[in-house]
Amino acid sequence: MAKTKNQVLAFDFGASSGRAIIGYLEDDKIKMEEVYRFSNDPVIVGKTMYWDTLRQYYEIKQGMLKAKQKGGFKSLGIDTWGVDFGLLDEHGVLLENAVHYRDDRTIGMQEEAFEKIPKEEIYHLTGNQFENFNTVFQLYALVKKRPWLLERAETLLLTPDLFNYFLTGKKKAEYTMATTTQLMDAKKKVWSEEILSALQIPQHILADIVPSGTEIGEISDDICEELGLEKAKVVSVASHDTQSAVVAVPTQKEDFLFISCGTWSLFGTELEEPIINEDSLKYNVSNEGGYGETTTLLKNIIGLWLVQESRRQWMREGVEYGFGELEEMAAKVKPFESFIDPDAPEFNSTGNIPKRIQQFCARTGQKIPETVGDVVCCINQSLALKYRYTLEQIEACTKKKYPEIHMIGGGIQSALLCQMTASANNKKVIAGPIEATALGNIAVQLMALGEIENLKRAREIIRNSENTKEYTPQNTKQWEEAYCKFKEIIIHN
Ligand SMILES: C[C@H](O)[C@H](O)[C@@H](O)C(=O)CO
Repeated sequence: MAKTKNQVLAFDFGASSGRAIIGYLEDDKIKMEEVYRFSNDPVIVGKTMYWDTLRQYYEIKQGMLKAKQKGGFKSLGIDTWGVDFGLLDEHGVLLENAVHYRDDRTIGMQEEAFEKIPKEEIYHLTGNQFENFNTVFQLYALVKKRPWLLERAETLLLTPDLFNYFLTGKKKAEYTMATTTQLMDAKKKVWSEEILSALQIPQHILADIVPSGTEIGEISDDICEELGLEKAKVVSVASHDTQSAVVAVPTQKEDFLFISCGTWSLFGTELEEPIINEDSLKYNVSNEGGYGETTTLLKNIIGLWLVQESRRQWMREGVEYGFGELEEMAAKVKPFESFIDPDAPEFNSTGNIPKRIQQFCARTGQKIPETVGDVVCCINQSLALKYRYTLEQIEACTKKKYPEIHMIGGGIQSALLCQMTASANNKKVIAGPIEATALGNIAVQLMALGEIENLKRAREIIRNSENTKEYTPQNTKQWEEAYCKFKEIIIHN
């Protein structure tokens, strides 16, 4: 097969870093090359935690320049974490930097919102899990605390849509990203007037929703001139990073389980229609939109944020550990000594996570993890067991059993976590690809350019393109005992 020249450029923004990756199709494989990597650091001003929005846009321009040096690109696509947004005034000017989803402004907002519209009604309309950081509660915090900002706002654009606007001048809301807001009617696939009016959130600021894979426009003449670029398309990929990763699950099966493993762990399955019922509400399971208007039934689990933030704490204390080093130290200690609920509220915000883990263990009458290895082992085994806990909830909602788990994303570089996940869930784990999100971003662009027919074909090509590693369950009897202890802690915490 002739070498195609349809090179595309993917920007994948994670909560702690971002990458620019060029990709193209060759001999039935997607070939990728990372051309630029940059950190993505929140900035605290006063009591507010902001994203450095203009810096993030600067990094996009740097990435485009790097890609130009590598032969240029026919189109680009941007994916980011969910829920966060920028507000534009009537002149299309950004009113302020986007606020970070870990900012405290949403604390207590759920309870206040439920006085205006019942929790059950919000869930039955959106099918989204309840999390403080959901866009609906960020906006309700503005309604309550900074109404003047909303009055000045003409348009709200979620993070990838904001950058697409900066590049093309077009204001659109990509479907998968819109479904992270808890403002969208999951069945009608439109903004929910019921929720918006109940919470006095102005509907006019929300942009029109477009399907993933939509060509938003072309990079503006000004930017092409500024950077010396050829014209290129801007494609609204499955711009919620989790959904780009799900595109890249290397399976041909209809029913499959995945864990997208990074700062967050997103554990779920792909469906044709949302599951919104008493069970899914009870378990606070989320229905998020996927590529091709599929539904991804998933739960957020605080993932390797616990290791990332602990590592930052140890750096503040003067010792910089590599992730590989932390893994080795954790693998050397005696397992099953202590467990945490990774999603306990005290682990959500930045700060001294190792100390909070020790306090959690003390409070629950467990052995206190003393060493760095103890802490990282406690985190990994607790994550693996929280995956098990979540698996049972997903299976209860779908009424299906799954023989294996696909683990994808940067977090699978932790062989310890992958092995513990296989053993704790007593299921085979198929780990890979690592760069699932970027691969999914590139695959959607190649589908938009007509290079790949559909999602099924994209997954087949991705399976040909990337190696996976399998982990089989070990010591399952010990893990069963550990799971009983873990459930006790969760239930009584
Ligand atoms: C807030 C999280 O970013 C979001 O829920 C999650 O889905 C995500 O986007 C992880 O990157």
